[in-house]
Amino acid sequence: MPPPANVEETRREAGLRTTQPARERFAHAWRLTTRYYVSEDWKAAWLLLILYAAISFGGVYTFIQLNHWQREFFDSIEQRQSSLFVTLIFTFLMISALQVGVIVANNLVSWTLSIRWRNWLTNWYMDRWFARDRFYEIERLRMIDNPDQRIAEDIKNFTLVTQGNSLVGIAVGLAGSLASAISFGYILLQTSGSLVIPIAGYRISLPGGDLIWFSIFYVLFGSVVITWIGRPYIRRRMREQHYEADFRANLIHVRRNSEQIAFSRTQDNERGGLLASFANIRRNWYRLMWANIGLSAGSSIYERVMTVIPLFLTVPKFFAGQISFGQVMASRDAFTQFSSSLSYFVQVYPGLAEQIANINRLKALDDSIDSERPRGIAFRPGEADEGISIDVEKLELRRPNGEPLLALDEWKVRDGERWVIEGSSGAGKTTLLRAIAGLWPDGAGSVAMTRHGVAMLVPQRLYLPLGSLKNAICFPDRAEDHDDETIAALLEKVRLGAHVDDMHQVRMWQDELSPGEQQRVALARILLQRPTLLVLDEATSALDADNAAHFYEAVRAAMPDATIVSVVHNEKLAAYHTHRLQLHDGHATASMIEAGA
Ligand SMILES: Nc1ncnc2c1ncn2[C@@H]1O[C@H](COP(=O)(O)OP(=O)(O)OP(=O)(O)O)[C@@H](O)[C@H]1O
Repeated sequence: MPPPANVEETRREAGLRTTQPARERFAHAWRLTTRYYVSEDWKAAWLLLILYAAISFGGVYTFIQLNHWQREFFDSIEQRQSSLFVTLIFTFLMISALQVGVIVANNLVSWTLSIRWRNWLTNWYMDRWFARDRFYEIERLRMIDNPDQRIAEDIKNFTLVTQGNSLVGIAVGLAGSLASAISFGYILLQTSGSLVIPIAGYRISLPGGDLIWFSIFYVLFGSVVITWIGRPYIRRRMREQHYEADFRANLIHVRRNSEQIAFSRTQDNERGGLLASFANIRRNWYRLMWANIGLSAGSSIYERVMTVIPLFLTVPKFFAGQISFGQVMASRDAFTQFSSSLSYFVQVYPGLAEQIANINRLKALDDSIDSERPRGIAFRPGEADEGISIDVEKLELRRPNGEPLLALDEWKVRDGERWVIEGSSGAGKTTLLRAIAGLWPDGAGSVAMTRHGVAMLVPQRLYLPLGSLKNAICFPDRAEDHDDETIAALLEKVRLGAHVDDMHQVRMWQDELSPGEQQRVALARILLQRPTLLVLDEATSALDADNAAHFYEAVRAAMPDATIVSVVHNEKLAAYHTHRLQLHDGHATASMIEAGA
């Protein structure tokens, strides 16, 4: 996998560096989050979101009920009120049933919201990725790595609405925690006295209950400590995501090139490379493990201590006969709930950090999709003068970094002419064809194309869509647009008659057919579509001399009036053309081929 052109981008997406102003990133995160809620699916979005929030508040309500129940239950036991026992057990079962209902409803709503949101956002990204050939431009300029993974994985993580996960889940959780903190703070007020702090001979009395103040101090202290302990964990998690993505991309690269690797017997090298990539994951894993142990130990100590602090504060009051046993238990529960609600930030801190890394990667994808590179070469389809198929004027082809590649002052391809483009490797032949197809914007000048007929570009390596062989031949039409007899006759004509019976079989034809056979599939496609302008980029490079000649003869016989521009390295094939464009040293020379075959 070639590294992305933009190294800063790699560092940013790994969460290692923030290269963009915080305001811009916040604005992006806000737009990304809210976009779905103002989309055409807004009614369902808001309904599900409101339900989700309501269910979260319902959850808080059940915990408050449980707290009341605890108080009554332990008081009734202390006072040996056996008559209340069955009723209180029944009440407990009712509250538990309510809690189960809340969990079920929460799952139902959050899962539905997640997939609807993901579905909408995936469509939105897909539309933009395919628009204006951005998917091609991103690869051409290697703007970012793994856009596929961003569209699949990062959007999935971003839209997964669960507590402590997506920004929406975190926000709803925050609202629930505030409600919970207020409710349990109120319960605590009922059991605790005011906090008196002796300072320099004065006794400062803080209103609102000692339990509340202890909880606030404890949470503040705990949050600072846990955040500090958690920093290495967050860093490691971000790196983990990046290393995993690299490893996966490297595996795909080996899979795609398996044949060459097997031929050249470089398995050991490849294995070494992959293991080196995996070693990053392994090394990071150990660091992550230690960071996780530190964080888990810190959080566990924090939570355990949280449950005993209220006992130290309330049990003396119980011994002094100021409060009941039920109040001790209820205030202990309330203290824990209150402190946990206040500790919300500590709980969601790792999830929040992962979301930030996620959003950074989506921002890089957005930036690459939205970036508008000034188009140097004007592409004017359908604007060539009558009788002219391709009209190139003052063309200067440049590489993406601005280096000049080829200058072509004037080149007119008239209807019916057959041009061969020749030049050494790297001279810019394919780039010139890309400019003709409107896919190369770097440079200056203009390319106007014919307003009539159908144009077709055949590259050296043909794209065969997934599906049947018939499907591959009919592309870009649908298989059902053409009858089987026509396709069978074409297969015979291009010397692939052996596959007539397989034409409906869905197989990995791209892997199965040899490069030469694939080029014959291209010929079948040409003969089926009969374009008036045919652009061939080394379309016979994998064929033997006899089959290559058959290719050009078949095209000429079927479409004698077609305009053809082809790149070939074989001088014998030049004989099938009427004109020659010779590229040399960054310049082009046009000439006639006298003995046009
Ligand atoms: N996407 C790209 N980014 C950067 N450089 C590129 C890109 N595409 C092509 N080039 C460069 O432009 C030059 C011309 O490439 P091109 O593919 O047009 O050559 P060619 O004449 O078709 O070569 P060949 O006969 O080997 O196929 C090469 O040096 C190549 O590295």
